[in-house]
Amino acid sequence: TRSTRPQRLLAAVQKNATRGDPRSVVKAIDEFCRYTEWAMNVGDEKGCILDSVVSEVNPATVLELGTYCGYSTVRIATLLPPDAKLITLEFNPDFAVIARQVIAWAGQEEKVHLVEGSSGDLIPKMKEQFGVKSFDLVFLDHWKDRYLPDAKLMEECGLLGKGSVLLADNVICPGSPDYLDYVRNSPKYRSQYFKSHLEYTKVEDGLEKSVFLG
Ligand SMILES: CCCNc1ncnc2c1ncn2[C@@H]1O[C@H](/C=C/CNC(=O)c2cc(-c3ccc(F)cc3)cc(O)c2O)[C@@H](O)[C@H]1O
Ligand SMILES: [Mg+2]
Repeated sequence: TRSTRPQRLLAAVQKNATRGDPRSVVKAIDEFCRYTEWAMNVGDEKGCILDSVVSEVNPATVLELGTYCGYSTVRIATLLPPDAKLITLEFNPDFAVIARQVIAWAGQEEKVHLVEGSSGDLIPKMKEQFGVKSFDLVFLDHWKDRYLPDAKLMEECGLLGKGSVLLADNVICPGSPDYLDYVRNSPKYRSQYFKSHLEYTKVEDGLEKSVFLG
């Protein structure tokens, strides 16, 4: 039967990227998605904004919601110090299988803990099961209608501390209006919009960076 898009993306990585070289993995995915087959990775333009926020926060613990093929997982992991931890949640087992191989090809397995399951089930288990006190950085890139409930769930579970940063992809396209309204108007956050474009296109999109004020 016909291969899936994530399988074709992984094949492009294994064909065009150097094993153990994360930048070549990122480049191979971006070239595949720009010239062969679009896929919903944060991409190169928004990826540079992601990189700058990761570097600025210099997080010890990161949570990513929605691994997909592991593109942003690799971008983030590459910027983390060796003792930092990146937990990424993915509930589609077929995507998780691909992401594990992309992360391995990039040589980032040590820093990445890919957990299969839904954020709604796993977020409440972060403290007890993964020994997480709080997340320094959360990258939201899963179903757009889950950004708000999951942000509130992380607050309720005490997973956000003073200064914790939420960085959300796609706040314009496809958009997450209820989340945007919440973080921009809640006294608990200081929010900032980084204007960019939908990955590999000229369509407007952007990232919203929201600092939890405690
Ligand atoms: C109820 C489940 C919520 N909790 C969840 N927990 C764990 N993983 C979850 C997840 N939701 C979704 N996922 C996973 O995240 C990924 C989903 C991402 C959704 N992203 C998008 O829809 C998206 C869509 C676009 C897009 C933009 C324009 C367009 F024309 C078409 C698509 C661009 C993007 O950058 C996107 O991120 C998948 O791997 C999915 O299996
Ligand atoms: Mg996205």
